[in-house]
Amino acid sequence: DVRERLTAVRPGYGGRPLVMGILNVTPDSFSDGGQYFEGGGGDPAALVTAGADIVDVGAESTRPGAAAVALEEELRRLGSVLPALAGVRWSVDTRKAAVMAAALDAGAGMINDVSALTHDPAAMALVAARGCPVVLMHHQGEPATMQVAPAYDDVLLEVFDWLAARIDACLAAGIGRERIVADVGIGFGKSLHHNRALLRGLALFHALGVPLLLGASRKRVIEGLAGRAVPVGARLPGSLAVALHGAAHGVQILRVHDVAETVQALAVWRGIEAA
Ligand SMILES: Nc1nc2[nH]c(SCC(=O)O)nc2c(=O)[nH]1
Repeated sequence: DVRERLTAVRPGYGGRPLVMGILNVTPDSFSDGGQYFEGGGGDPAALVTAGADIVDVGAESTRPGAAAVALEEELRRLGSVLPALAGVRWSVDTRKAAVMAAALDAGAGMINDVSALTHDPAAMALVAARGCPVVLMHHQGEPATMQVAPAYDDVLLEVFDWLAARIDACLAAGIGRERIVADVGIGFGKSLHHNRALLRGLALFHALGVPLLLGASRKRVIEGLAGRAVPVGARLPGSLAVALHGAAHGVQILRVHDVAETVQALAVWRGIEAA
């Protein structure tokens, strides 16, 4: 039913974006310090109660500078949260086909791959075979080094063309367009200039013909756009500002840490925009 919810939101026609709540199951996720991993906060049911339409579960941090996580460890981390996901609509944030398969077997409703099915050679066929929705996100380089020297001739056109090519690859593999979500990948191999251009040019990506997902919550781009130092824990106002910018440009899914606050901000925005 993730698919139905996706198609229910039309860009620019007063649709409210879906809110994807982030559940990091990693000890090194910069934003929430991986409390959940130490059995702390980040309870999936709490995210749903707060208004999340879907919960995105990630057991491998792909923040800038993050080291890759071994398959066994990623599976172990995912397994540790499965009991808490019963009855929850959720997606898995992974680049590994084996983790995708385990998540789908455990009830995940969507694959969210920051590598757009390029990291694991087995991922495309697995998603094609399973018939599930998939988020294709643009990235340049690998998490460990992607922010060292991001470079583009024309970031809007290059990201657009790269995503268009990934969609074509999916279509060729039998993944229907109705199953695909595209994402420009804020912060994944982008300077502040590149992130700003992508945010300003978001509406262009509707031409890909698929729903768009935007993930800028608590990211460094907020500090850059604010023009001053903003510690990670103080980026909620900026995260809400970027979320509303995305909503105003017809983005269909917002991936956020602060669900209740984002839901309220969207409700007020809709209260103004509603026909
Ligand atoms: N689709 C999608 N998946 C993501 N996973 C992360 S992890 C890094 C962080 O949350 O800072 N970011 C994103 C994003 O922007 N889009």
